[in-house]
Amino acid sequence: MKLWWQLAEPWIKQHWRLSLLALFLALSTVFAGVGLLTVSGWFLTGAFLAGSAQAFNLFLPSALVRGMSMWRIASRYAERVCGHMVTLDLQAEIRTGSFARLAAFKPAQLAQYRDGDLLARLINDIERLDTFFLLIITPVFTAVIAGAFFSLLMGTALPMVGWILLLVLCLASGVLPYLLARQTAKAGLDVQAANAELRALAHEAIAAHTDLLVFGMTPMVQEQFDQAGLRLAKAQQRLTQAGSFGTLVQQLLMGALVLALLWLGANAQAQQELSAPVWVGLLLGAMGLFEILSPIMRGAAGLGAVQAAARRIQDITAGTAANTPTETDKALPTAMLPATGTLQLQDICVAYDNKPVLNGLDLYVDHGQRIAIRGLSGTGKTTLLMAIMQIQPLSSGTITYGGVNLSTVSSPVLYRHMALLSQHSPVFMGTIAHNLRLADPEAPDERLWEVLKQVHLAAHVEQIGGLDAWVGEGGNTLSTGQIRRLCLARVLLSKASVWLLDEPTAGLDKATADAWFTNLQQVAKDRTVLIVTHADVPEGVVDASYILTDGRLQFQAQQKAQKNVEKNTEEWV
Ligand SMILES: Nc1ncnc2c1ncn2[C@@H]1O[C@H](COP(=O)(O)OP(=O)(O)OP(=O)(O)O)[C@@H](O)[C@H]1O
Repeated sequence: MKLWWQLAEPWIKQHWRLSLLALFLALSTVFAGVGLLTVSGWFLTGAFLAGSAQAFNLFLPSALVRGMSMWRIASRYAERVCGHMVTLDLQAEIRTGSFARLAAFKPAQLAQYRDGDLLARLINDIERLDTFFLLIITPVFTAVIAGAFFSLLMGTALPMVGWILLLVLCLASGVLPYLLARQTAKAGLDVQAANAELRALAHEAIAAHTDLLVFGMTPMVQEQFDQAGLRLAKAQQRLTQAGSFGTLVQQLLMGALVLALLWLGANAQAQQELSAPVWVGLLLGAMGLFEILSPIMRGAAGLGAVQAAARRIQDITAGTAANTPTETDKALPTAMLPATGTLQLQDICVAYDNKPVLNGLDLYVDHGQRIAIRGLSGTGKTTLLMAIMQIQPLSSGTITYGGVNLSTVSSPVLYRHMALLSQHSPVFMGTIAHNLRLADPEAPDERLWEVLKQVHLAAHVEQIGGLDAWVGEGGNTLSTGQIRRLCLARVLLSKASVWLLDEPTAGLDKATADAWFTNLQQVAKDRTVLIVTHADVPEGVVDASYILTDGRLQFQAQQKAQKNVEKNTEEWV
C-alpha cells in the first residue's frame, strides 16, 4: 500500500475529485443493488402474503424496484467509466513519469538494467498496478461503508443479527483477504520476476539472433526461455490455487451466514418480533452485499504481485537519476557558457569501482583547435569524452570551458555547446530527414543535403528515395558504414561549438575515412574538435596528437593543421 501510494500520490492529489467520484459511484452501485434486493424480497413476500390474507399496496414497491434497477444500471455504467478513467490515467502518469526518470539516467546507471527488464517494468509492472484501485481500494471502501450501514439496519431489527453480519463481513472483507495476500506475496513476486525474465530473454534473443544461430546457442536460449516460462506458469498456478481456496472459504462463510440469518430470522418471526416481508427483504439485502466481496479476494490474491511491481518501478523512479536536478541543484544558479572559449581539463581523475582509469589528466584545447587522441583499447579514451560531457562523474579535478566549470552548467546548456558522436550512436526508425533533424529541427532540406555530401552519403540517399527515404529499425536498411556516416552527418548539423568524436571513421574504408578527415577541416570551421581514433589521421587535419596512457595524456606530435580551407581537396557527392 505504501509503495503504491508513493507512486500514485501526486496524481491522486491532483485528481482527488475524480478519484472520490469513482468511489462514490461504486458505493452508489452497491446501495442500488442491495436496495433492489431488499425491496424485491420485501415486495415479493408481502405480495405473496397479501394474496392469502390482507390487502397490499403494489404501487410503491413496484415503483421502487423499477427505480432502483434503473439507478443500478446507470450507476454501474458511470462507475465503470469513472473507475477505469482513474486507473488508466494513473497508469499513464506513472508510465510517463518512470520513462522521464529513465531518460534522465546516465549510461552507467542504465547499464545496470537489462533492456527487456526495463521494458517489463514500464509495461507489465505498471499494468499490474491497476488491480489496486479497482480490486482493493474500491471494493474495500464500499464493503466498509455499505457493510456498516446494512449491519446497523439489520441491528435495528434484530441486534444480534446486526453484530453477526458485521463480524462476518469483517472476516470476509478484511481478515481473509489479509491472510490470502500474505500467503500469495511470494508467488506474486515470482510472477513479476518471471515475466521480466521472459521479456529480457526474448529481447536479447532477438537482438543477438544471428550470433546465437552462428554459434549454435539457440537451444541454450530456448532452454532458458522454457525454464522461465515454467517458473511463470508455476507461480501463476500458486496464485490461482490460493485465490480459489480463499474464494471457497469466503463462500462457505457466506453460506454459514445465510443459514444463521435464516435461523435467527425464523425464530424472531415465530415470536412476532419481526414481520416476514421485512425479514426476507433484509436477508436478500445482506446477500446482495456478497457481490462486493469477490473482487476483494481477487485483489488480495494479486496484492503480492502489485507489491512486487510497485517495488520494481520504485527502483527506477525513487533513486536520483543522474541528470535529474535535485532540490539543491534547482536552488543553485545555472551557469551559462560563452559561445567560444578554451576547454581546460585540470588534474582530472575518473574511476570505475575505485579502479582509476583517468589519473591526474591535464588538457588544454584552445578555441578552434582540432586534436586527435589515441591509445590502446581500454585506456580510457571514451571515458575522457564522457567526463567532458558530464556523463561520467569525476573523482577529482575540474573541467572548464571559457573559464566556466562544466559541473555548474545544466545539461541542456552543455549539450547546446558540445556535441558527442559516441561509438554507439544510433539511427532511429524513421526517415533520413527525421534522423538528421534530431540535431537541428529547423534545418532546411538544402542544409541536410549539404551535410550528407560532407559525409559521402548524398548519392546513396538519392538512390533510395531522398530525404524522405525510410530507414528501418536501428537503420537496418543501411550498411554499418552508412549508419556511421548518417550519425556523423547529424553531428555536422549540430550548432555546438565543441565536437567530441569517438571513433568517427569506424566502419569506413580507408579512402572514405581519409576523405572524411580531410573534409573535417572545412566543415568544422572554427569549432573545437576532439577526435578519439585508432585510424591514421591525414597530415594537416589536426593541430596536435596525444596518446592516452596510464590515465594521462602524453603529447605526441604538433601538426600544422590547415585552417578554414575554402575548398575541399576531394569532391564529395
Ligand atoms: N561502466 C563501466 N563500469 C566499469 N568499468 C568500465 C565502465 N566503462 C568502462 N570501463 C572500463 O574502463 C576502462 C576504459 O574504458 P573506455 O571505454 O574509456 O576505453 P577506450 O580507451 O575508449 O577503449 P576502446 O578504444 O576499446 O574504445 C576499460 O578498462 C573498461 O573496461
